[in-house]
Amino acid sequence: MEEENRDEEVMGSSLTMEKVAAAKQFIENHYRAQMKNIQERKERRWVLERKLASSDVPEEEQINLIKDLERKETEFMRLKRHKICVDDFELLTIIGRGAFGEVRLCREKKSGNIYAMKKLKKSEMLIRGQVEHVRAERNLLAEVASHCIVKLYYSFQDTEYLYLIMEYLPGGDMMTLLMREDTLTESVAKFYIAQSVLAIESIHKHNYIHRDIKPDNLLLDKNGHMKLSDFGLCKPLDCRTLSTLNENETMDDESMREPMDIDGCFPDADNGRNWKSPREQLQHWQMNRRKLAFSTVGTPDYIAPEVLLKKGYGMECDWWSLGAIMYEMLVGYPPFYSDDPITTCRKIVHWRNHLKFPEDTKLTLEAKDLICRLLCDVENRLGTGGADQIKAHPWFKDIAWDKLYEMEAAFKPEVNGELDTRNFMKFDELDPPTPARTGSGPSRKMLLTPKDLSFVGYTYKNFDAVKALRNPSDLMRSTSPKRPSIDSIFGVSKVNYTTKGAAEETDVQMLASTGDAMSP
Ligand SMILES: Nc1ncnc2c1ncn2[C@@H]1O[C@H](COP(=O)(O)OP(=O)(O)OP(=O)(O)O)[C@@H](O)[C@H]1O
Repeated sequence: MEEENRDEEVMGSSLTMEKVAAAKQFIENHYRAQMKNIQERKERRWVLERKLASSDVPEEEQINLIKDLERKETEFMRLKRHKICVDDFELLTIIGRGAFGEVRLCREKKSGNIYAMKKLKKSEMLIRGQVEHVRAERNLLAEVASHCIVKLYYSFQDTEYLYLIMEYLPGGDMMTLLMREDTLTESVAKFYIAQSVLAIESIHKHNYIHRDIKPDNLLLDKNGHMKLSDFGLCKPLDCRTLSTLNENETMDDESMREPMDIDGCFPDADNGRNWKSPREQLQHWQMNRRKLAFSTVGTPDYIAPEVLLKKGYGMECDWWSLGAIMYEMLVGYPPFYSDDPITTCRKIVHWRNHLKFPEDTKLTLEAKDLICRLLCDVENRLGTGGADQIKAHPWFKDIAWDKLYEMEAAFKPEVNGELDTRNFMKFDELDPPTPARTGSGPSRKMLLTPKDLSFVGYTYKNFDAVKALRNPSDLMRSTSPKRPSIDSIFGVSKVNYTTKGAAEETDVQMLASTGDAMSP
């Protein structure tokens, strides 16, 4: 009994210590961010004044433009002070469901802007040890401002869920496109693979590794251009099972070695006893694909061997995934597909014995070569020395890399209005749309629990979300019809409101929201 009391005391005091540490961190970050805000605001004004001074804009207009800037700054401050919560959004159609939650279309009540809301259950994230991954996703989205990466507007949390408010990409995902098309021609595949190269390059430049690049995470905007999403929520397969399988692999490999050379058939989960022709393999893959996508383990088909083996891996693993996607685009199913995910993993780990091209698939030598240069050992893998190695591959010889996002897309999705969800599967509502759990009401006054502490630092607001601003360059557009815009003076936006800056500032915001929860 005494011992139990002592244990409770110890637990209580460590919780108090955690709370004290969080409060200290909150105060420090708050003041640091305030200083930074003031400095950045000054810098923006200084940049604008300098540009105007060296332009021929009449003095009166200059004064008005500076006033415009100050007005936007005030709006931004207001947005930052507002504690955003799920109540600020009208919840519309569900467009995706993953292992940790769902994605749905939503409308911001105040601005009418349409976004995609990804909602993740905190308890699931904790149980599956995904807290760090979800933080990585939020950080990456906030930090990397690139047209190849889905844009994050806000992230926030309530007692049960984490929320990401992202731009809505109405063209659907690559998984759906591939299921509809079976295979793509080389020129269509080249367009998407080239855009993926740019997207992967842009995250690598910020020192992030995706590790889970797959067609489900390649989304299409209304023009058919591709963007990468879903960062950090990787779902590694249980590798304990895999290591048991490794012990028997010599024997298994022997039985799996010869198949393709015979008549273009593939062995399956039972290691050779169940043969499938490429056509059957395709049908089988399509039947299982959605089930795999929505399962909690996900599909391992695109994961690099070094990731599966937990050997230690680097950015090269994303180039492997790209190779597997390219194979699927051109052949119809991924290179190591099998009925059972563990067999797929084994095939990936022993890729040398299992990477085959069906005889009836007519691929150019360049395409085959690129796939083989991506699906190989890390030491020989193209991209290990940077994305330029891949860009220089002969398969891409006719690609104008710097024009890729300006050219017409390979497919233009059918999209009718901003609420159109025709390019997504239909999902049933499992629970009625959740009522708000923060923003107001008693739950906001709850004591901080260890669960909340795990997610301190999640809240984020992007400057682009400032009311009525859909495009960052709008900042530089005049609100008066008669007044010239800064854009029209300089051609492009010159005032620098980096998303990165906003992300750092709003780290304080997320602490502030936890701070509220901490107050008695
Ligand atoms: N910004 C977006 N715009 C449009 N659709 C989206 C957006 N984000 C996600 N989706 C849709 O929702 C699906 C699931 O999204 P996502 O992969 O991010 O969720 P998840 O819960 O992390 O899933 P996973 O199990 O793959 O980790 C995507 O495949 C896509 O169809």
